Amino acid sequence: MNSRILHADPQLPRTGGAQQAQRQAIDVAVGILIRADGSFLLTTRPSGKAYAGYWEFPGGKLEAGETVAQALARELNEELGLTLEAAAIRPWRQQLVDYPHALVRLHFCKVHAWRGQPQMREGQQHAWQTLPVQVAPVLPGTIPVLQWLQEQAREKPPAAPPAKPAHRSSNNSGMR
Ligand SMILES: Nc1nc2c([nH]c(=O)n2[C@H]2C[C@H](O)[C@@H](COP(=O)(O)OP(=O)(O)OP(=O)(O)O)O2)c(=O)[nH]1
Repeated sequence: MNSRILHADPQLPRTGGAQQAQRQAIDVAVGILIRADGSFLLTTRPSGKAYAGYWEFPGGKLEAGETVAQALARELNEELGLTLEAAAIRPWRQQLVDYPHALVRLHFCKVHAWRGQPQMREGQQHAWQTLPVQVAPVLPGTIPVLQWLQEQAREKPPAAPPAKPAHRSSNNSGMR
């Protein structure tokens, strides 16, 4: 868990005034959907929401009584029409972000398997991206994730393609 708070747009007033430094964090479940080729899904925030048009990973706030995995499965179904199994949701990292509109605790989860094709049910844009991402602007609370993914890629480069099979003489073919 990253215990440091990220202060987004610190020059802007916080909702409710300065005493809101004590405000309660809102838990948010966020999915990093990763395809077999390593690309991951980013979507834009719908109009009418804070930071509309900024790119983020899909997800949303936990409802009362929900776990992070339950909230993520619900949000990705509502927003994108995808079906996620709990076993495919891998909690990864957390980040606390102090936005002008809210204090949020982001629960980032990696997801490598789902059913369905993403449908943008809230009029969002979407893009499958690799690093460095080609979309902008990226939501402040999402930028650290791109850095973490970059660090991981440096530590653990993608596996090399399999070596070409050694030449076999024809009289070996079919033998086990
Ligand atoms: N989904 C998502 N939210 C993020 C990311 N990074 C980040 O700072 N956030 C913040 C933005 C918002 O303050 C909060 C998500 O709240 P939201 O309002 O979009 O959630 P929601 O879909 O449940 O919205 P609603 O019920 O208010 O309509 O988390 C990210 O990568 N994905």
